[in-house]
Amino acid sequence: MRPLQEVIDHTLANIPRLPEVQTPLAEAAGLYLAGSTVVQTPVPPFDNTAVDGFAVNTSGWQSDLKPLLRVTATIPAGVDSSQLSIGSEEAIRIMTGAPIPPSADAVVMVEDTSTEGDYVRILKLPQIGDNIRRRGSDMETGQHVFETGVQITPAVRGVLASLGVKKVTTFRRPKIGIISTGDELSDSAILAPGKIHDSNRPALLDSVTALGATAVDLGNVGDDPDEIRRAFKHAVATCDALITSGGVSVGDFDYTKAVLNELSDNQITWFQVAIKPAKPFAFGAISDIPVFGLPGNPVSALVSFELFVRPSILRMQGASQLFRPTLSAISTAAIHHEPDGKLHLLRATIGSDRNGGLTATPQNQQGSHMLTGLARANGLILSPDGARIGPGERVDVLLIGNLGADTFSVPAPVPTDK
Ligand SMILES: Nc1nc2c(c(=O)[nH]1)N[C@H]1C(S)=C(S)[C@@H](COP(=O)(O)OP(=O)(O)OC[C@H]3O[C@@H](n4cnc5c(N)ncnc54)[C@H](O)[C@@H]3O)O[C@H]1N2
Ligand code: MOO
Repeated sequence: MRPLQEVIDHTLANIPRLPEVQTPLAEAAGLYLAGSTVVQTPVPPFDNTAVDGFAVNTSGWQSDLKPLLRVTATIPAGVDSSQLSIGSEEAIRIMTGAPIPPSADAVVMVEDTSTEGDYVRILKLPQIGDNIRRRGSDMETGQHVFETGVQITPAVRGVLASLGVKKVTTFRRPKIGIISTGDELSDSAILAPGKIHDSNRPALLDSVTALGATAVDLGNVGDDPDEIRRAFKHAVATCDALITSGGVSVGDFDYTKAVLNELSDNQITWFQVAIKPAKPFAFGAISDIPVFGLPGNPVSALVSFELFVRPSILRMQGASQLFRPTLSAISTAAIHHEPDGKLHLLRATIGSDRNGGLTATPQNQQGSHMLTGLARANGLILSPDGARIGPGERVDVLLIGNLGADTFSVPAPVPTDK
């Protein structure tokens, strides 16, 4: 058996990044930037007001008086105010986001004024610059905002849109083909005796989609070498990588192995990884297209995806961060397993305790055919070989899902003595 780290390293060392392409921003969701984003025009593009209120020119005001100013104009958002001027006894009504006229040096919010006919009384004297959002205060010309490997999340896309970017240089979105193998698999609603529903393919398709790659459903193939050969050849001719599940162990009808060896000129490595689940794993390339042979057991297939395929697809996409975080948590239960030379990855629920620490509660269903245990888990406890861990002891966990909460708790305000 090979250590987990060694197999991850071997796999990633053989994954090339896909080429750079120009992508319309509207089609770039989930892709990764190639090259840094340099600001061409400042954001905000002009000084503007953060509040609805009155633009004023405080030069010459006396600090002990509440000035009464004549209102000379109104500036809505979206207009050019560069030709307007304000004397120190004047005010201009202005709406949030509207450009500040040149001679204004502060904006007083409506709530701090009272209107008296064509005049406005300033009830609270502003400091110079109050409520003015300066040109370039978010992003200045020449600034590097994002570097290579940053994913285009909704907020990143928002930033790029605010810079007026219409096209971005990204790494190409990979097409990942997914094939299930095994005569027992069925796609029909009613199962014939001995058949089971295919769960790996749907779960793997969604796992790929969640990474921002394009998942290509290449169906099930039976335990027939010709059928397998045809399906694999088609996959490597049309996709950037192939994921198979099943047939990587030692069964009598595991033709997957024979066909992968043949098509790859024996360039596939058949790993026995020192982990449980997901011990068998095959990796190599056919015609330079990476091929991942995942084990058939449903939990094993998804854990294997998590450990080996996920970082590989992220690398193909040019992501700078390939891995999930490993965190320290307090186990809520005893964890005992006999020495077998393997790191055990226990499906667990990771939560937070009242002190802000993390807890890890192992699921009851730990069999590699028990997908419910994984479906309910958001973490994998990395339990060392032969572990004897008591409740309340620390464990390392790989966070594979979200940390959720039923309620949102707002911190109490800090008491002030007045
Ligand atoms: N003699 C040995 N037998 C097994 C060993 C071993 O070391 N020696 N390893 C076991 C482990 S661990 C795993 S994991 C599995 C891996 O087997 P394969 O990758 O060859 O997969 P299959 O035999 O085709 O299937 C295993 C299991 O999973 C079910 N399966 C397969 N594909 C799907 C699918 N798409 N959807 C749902 N379920 C699927 C299949 O019906 C089997 O029950 O080998 C052990 N055996
Ligand atoms: O390693 Mo298998 O992947 O335990 O079920």
